[in-house]
Amino acid sequence: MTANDSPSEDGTPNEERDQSFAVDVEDVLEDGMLDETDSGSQGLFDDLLSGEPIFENKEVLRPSYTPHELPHRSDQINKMATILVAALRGETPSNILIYGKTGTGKTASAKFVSQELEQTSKKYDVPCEVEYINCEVTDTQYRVLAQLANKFIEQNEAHVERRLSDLADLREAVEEGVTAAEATPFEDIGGIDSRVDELEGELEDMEPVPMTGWPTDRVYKEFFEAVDYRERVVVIMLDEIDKLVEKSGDDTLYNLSRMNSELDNSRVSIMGISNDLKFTDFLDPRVKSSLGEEEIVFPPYDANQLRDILQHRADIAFEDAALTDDVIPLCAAFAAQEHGDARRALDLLRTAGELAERSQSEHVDESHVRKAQDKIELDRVVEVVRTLPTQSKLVLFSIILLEKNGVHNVNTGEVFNIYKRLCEEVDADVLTQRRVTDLISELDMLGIVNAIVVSKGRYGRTKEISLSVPIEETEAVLLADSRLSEIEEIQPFVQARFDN
Ligand SMILES: Nc1ncnc2c1ncn2[C@@H]1O[C@H](COP(=O)(O)OP(=O)(O)OP(=O)(O)O)[C@@H](O)[C@H]1O
Repeated sequence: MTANDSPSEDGTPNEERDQSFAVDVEDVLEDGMLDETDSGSQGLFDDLLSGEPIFENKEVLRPSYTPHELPHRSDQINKMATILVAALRGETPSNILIYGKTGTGKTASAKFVSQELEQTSKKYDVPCEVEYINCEVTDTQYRVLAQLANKFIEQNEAHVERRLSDLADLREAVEEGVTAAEATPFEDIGGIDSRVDELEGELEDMEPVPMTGWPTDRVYKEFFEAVDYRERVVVIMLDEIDKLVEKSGDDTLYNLSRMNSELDNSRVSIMGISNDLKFTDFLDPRVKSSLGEEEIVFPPYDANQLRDILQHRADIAFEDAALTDDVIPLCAAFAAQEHGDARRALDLLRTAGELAERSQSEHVDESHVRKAQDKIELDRVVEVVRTLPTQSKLVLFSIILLEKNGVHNVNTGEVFNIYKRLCEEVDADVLTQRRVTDLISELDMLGIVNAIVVSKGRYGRTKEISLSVPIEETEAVLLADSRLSEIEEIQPFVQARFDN
C-alpha cells in the first residue's frame, strides 16, 4: 500500500485531503486550521513557514536570471547595438570581440542586445537570427558546427512547414474561386502543386546532424547549406570563445570567418566573448584580424556600481525592509575586492538572505553577509580540493598531517617523506621529489597552500609551506575520496614518527 492509498486518520476521503493542500498555505496558517490534529503533521515545516519571509522572489538573484536592466553597461550595450543594427538593414555587421573579467556582465549584456535585435527584426519583418553557443560546453569544431547546423535545420523545417500551410490555404482559395490564379505567383493549381512537391522533397532531405561520427567536412557542408537555405543575417554568439581555441585550435573560427565570401543568400557575423585578454595571440593572423574588427571591453565594476546593481535586484528579490542598511554596501565592498565581479556580489547577497532565512531571523544583517562570505569561500575551497588529482591530494594530505602535528612552515623534504609513506599505504606510484615540488607550486597557485622561498644561507634555498585553507574541512574533503579514505587508519603510524 502506498502513502496515497492509506486512509486518512480522520477518515476524510483522500481526494478531499489532497484538495486541502491546494489551499494557500499562508491563509491556512493564519486561520490556525492546519494544527497537529487536523493535518496529522508534526509541524516540521510550520515553524519554518511562520516567520516573516525574507525573499519575495529569490530567482532574480540566481545566475540563470536575465535582468531587464543592466546599470553601468549602457556604453557597451549601445556600442554593440550600433554595430549590429546593420543586420536590420540586411547588411553584414562587423564581427565583434568582447573582453572582460568574469562577472562583468558580458554574457548578460550580449544576450540582452540579441533579444532586442531578434524582437526588432520580427517587428520590421527583416530576417535576422542570433544563435548562442557556450564554448565551455561545446568545445570542438565538430560539436559547434553540428549544434549550429541542427538549429538552422530546425528553423528551416519550421519555415518550410509554414510555407506549406500557406500554400494549402492558397490552393483552397484558388480552387473555390475566392482568389484568381493570376493574382498569385503561380499560373494555376498545378503550379501550386508542383511547388508543394518541391518543398516536401526539401523537407524530407532535412536530416539532423548526429553529434558524433561524421567527417567534419560533411558537418560543415550541412551547416553551410542550412544557413544559406534562405535569405537572412545570422549572428553567431560564441561565449567563452577562448575555451574553444584552447581545446581545438582556431579551425572553427577560420571556417566561420571566411564563410561570407561563399554564401549566396545569407550573411554571417561572429560575436566572440572571452575572459582571457590574450587568447587572440594564439590565433592565425587572418582569423585574428577578421574576428577583432570591433572590440568592446567590459571593465570590472567598482563598489559603487556593484551597489547599484545589487539595489536593482534586491528591490525585486527581497520583501520590503528585509535588508538592513549595511547589507548591500558590504556585499558590494567584498565583491569589489575580488576584481569587481557582479556574479560574486549577487551570490553573496543571496547566500546572506538564505542564512538569515535559515536562522529564522527577521532581517538580513551584516553578520549574515560575513557568514555568507566565509561560506562561499569554503565552498570554493571544497570544490577545488575535491577535484584535485590523487597525487596532489596525497601531497596536500602530507602537509595537513605535518601541520596537525605541530610542524609549521614545513619544507619540501619533510612533505616528501610523509608523501612517500602515504603512497605506500594507499598503493599509489611515488613521484620524484621534483614532481612533488611542482605539485606544491600548483597548490600554491590555487590558493590552497602558501609556499615561500627562503634562503638558508650556505645551505641553499628551500620552500616554507603552510596551509591557507581551514584544516578540518579540507581533511574531511580529502578523506571523502575513496582512494584516500584508508589513510584515516594509518594516521597513527604517521603520528608515531613525530612522537619519537
Ligand atoms: N550591469 C549589471 N546589472 C545587473 N546585473 C548584472 C550586471 N552585470 C552583471 N550582472 C549579473 O551578474 C552575473 C554575471 O554576469 P555575466 O554572466 O554577464 O558575466 P560575464 O562577464 O559573462 O562572466 P563570465 O565571463 O564568467 O561568463 C549575472 O547574473 C548577471 O545577470
